Amino acid sequence: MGEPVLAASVAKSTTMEGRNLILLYGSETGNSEEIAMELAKMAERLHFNTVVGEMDDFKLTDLLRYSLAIFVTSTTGQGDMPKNTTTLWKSLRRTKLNNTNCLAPVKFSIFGLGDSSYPKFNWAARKLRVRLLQLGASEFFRPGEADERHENGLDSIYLPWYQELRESLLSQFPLPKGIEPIPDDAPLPPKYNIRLVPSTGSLKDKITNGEGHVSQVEDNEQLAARFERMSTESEATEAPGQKDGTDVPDFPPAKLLPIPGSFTAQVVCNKRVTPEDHWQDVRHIEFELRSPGRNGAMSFAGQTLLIYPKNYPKDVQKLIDLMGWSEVAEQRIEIDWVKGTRPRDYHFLKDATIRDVLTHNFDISAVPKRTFLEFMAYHTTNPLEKERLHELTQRGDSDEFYDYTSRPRRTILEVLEDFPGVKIPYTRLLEFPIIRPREFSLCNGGDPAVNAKDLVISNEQDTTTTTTTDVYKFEILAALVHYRTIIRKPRQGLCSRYLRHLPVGTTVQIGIKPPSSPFAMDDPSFYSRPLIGVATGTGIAPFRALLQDRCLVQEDQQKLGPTLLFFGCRNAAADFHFQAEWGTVPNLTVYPAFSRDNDSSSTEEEETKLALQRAAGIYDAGKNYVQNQIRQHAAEVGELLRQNPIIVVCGNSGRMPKSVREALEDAAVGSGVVADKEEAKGWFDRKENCVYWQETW
Ligand SMILES: Cc1cc2nc3c(=O)[nH]c(=O)nc-3n(C[C@H](O)[C@H](O)[C@H](O)COP(=O)(O)O)c2cc1C
Repeated sequence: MGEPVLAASVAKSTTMEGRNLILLYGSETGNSEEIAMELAKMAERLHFNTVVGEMDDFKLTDLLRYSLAIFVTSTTGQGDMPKNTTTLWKSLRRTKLNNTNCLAPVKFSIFGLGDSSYPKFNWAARKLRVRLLQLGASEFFRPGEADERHENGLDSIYLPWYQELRESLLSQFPLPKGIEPIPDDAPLPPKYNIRLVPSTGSLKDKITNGEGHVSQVEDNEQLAARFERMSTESEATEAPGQKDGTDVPDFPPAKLLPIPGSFTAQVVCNKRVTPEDHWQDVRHIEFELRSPGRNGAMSFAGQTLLIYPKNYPKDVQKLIDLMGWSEVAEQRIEIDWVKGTRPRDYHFLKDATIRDVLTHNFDISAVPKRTFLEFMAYHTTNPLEKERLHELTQRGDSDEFYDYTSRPRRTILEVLEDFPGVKIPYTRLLEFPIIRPREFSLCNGGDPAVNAKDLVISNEQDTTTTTTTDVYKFEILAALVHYRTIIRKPRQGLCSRYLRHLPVGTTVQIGIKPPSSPFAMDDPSFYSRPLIGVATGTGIAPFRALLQDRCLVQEDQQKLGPTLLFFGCRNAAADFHFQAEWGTVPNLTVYPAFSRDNDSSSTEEEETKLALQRAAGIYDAGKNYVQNQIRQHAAEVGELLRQNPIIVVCGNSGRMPKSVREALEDAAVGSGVVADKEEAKGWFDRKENCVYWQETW
């Protein structure tokens, strides 16, 4: 049961002397990693002996051992390199390497992932490329720069780049006569081996969540009708208030994953802060961490909290039924990894069963990537399904793929239900994406340690003693994602659902990521210099943390630098987060922008004018957005701009960061800080003028 009986025969690449390629990625949330993995598979099909790993898995000298190197890196922070590139990047930058041409034998190409709403678009890839060239390496293929802002996201640039790269590899490094590329419809062998090990009686833990879905193989007519429906389904829209009763209340088991560097904490508050009838469920969630010492657990503005969501037992059961894994589900497994292929963020529970890894490790409610659909095609014997999956994964025509997957936000589990003939063997479990931690900006700052007296009964002397334990509090403000599509059920993000039901008192494993903020908190001017905050929605979180940092450390709070906050939300009554706190912060002026609390006093003539402006592309004409507030208060903004302020822009990415930047430039011109718009453009990037910190998602 569960053996790879339906798998197409596996194709092995031919080992060829000197035909080898190293793929190095720098990734924060997994996008670059996925692209690197896909490129590695493509190279394997062209019979390259391929190695893929995080940049920090390799040393500089490793680069010299491969005929080709491909770098894939995202940009994080304010134009920074991802964390898992730090060591290699540091060694590449050593000044003693200057003018040595030490990388002359290296032939490379680089693909960057970024978001053009950030001022330093794709800077990590650009910096890396310049340095590699400086050290003598040469490019065998043109660089690519993907932008999340494009209509089809990263794929808009990535897919054509991928195709061209493949063609270029084949023409620059032709295959010997008689050897053909491995066709796309033949699966490659896995880089790991999954073995069942005898069970240690964990059957009593078996989760027998009754209503398991039993898959039924449909006849071809039903299948054809199902495929027809797929193409008529529309995009996901964010749904109004969550009242549909579709939630599964069977909360995932609280087993704690052995995540290096993480902390065990308790949920002490999980409170909805928006009214029940508001379109969005925003949660203020607090975690408490008890530790007899700091252990690095400090909260600072700009730090992010990592939450590891889990799958619900009912969904796990559904997958087990669909795949036909019920006889092996409670069996323990062991994985033998081929060196260097263990995926990031894969934290394996000791004695884990298949059900355990499905619950804690694999994201079965992720929207599937193209490679997953391609992989599914290998594991169905139904020719109609195979054909449909091939149609969906054509790289030339991505619209069908997006219409079926990302636009309606269809999950892997739903896709597998749509193709009941697909039976993935448990030995290929690792083709499912790994559950990545979700990042939330901390909304509290300062030193979160509260000394707590714990009562400890000492057994030896049978006396009662009291010890002191530090208690650290970490708070987040989480907007839960909830979509409604015309596909049968409303859906929500894996983490959103997990957080929605996360009971107070639950013990969880959390991670804490160092701040990405560009200012040093041990610099005394941090507290006294002016601060301009621009935040929308839950983007207020890092700003509140920053204010708490400043208030807590500055003994004489009257010396706190003047602070302006432009805060954008929908309604004064619904999502003006932390409003009650602002009155207690000295030297703070708040200008809220309520986009939906309409002023209905405008005349018909004014409305027509605004409609025309919007039709001409001025999307925010007449709207009460933060950028409009900045322009209205240009004189006050200008006054702070003259005093070397910290500027913080937080909230949704998209149009907001760019519109805010333009409004700040206009305010600089309007208040006479700079002569004209031209001068304003580069002004905000210079440290001698201000510190500019953007944290958008
Ligand atoms: C906190 C944060 C900071 C970012 N900073 C930048 C930036 O300065 N420049 C840029 O082009 N993209 C920036 N991005 C966008 C990422 O590069 C982009 O989302 C990418 O797809 C992430 O890939 P990864 O999952 O491999 O890290 C930022 C994203 C986040 C979440």
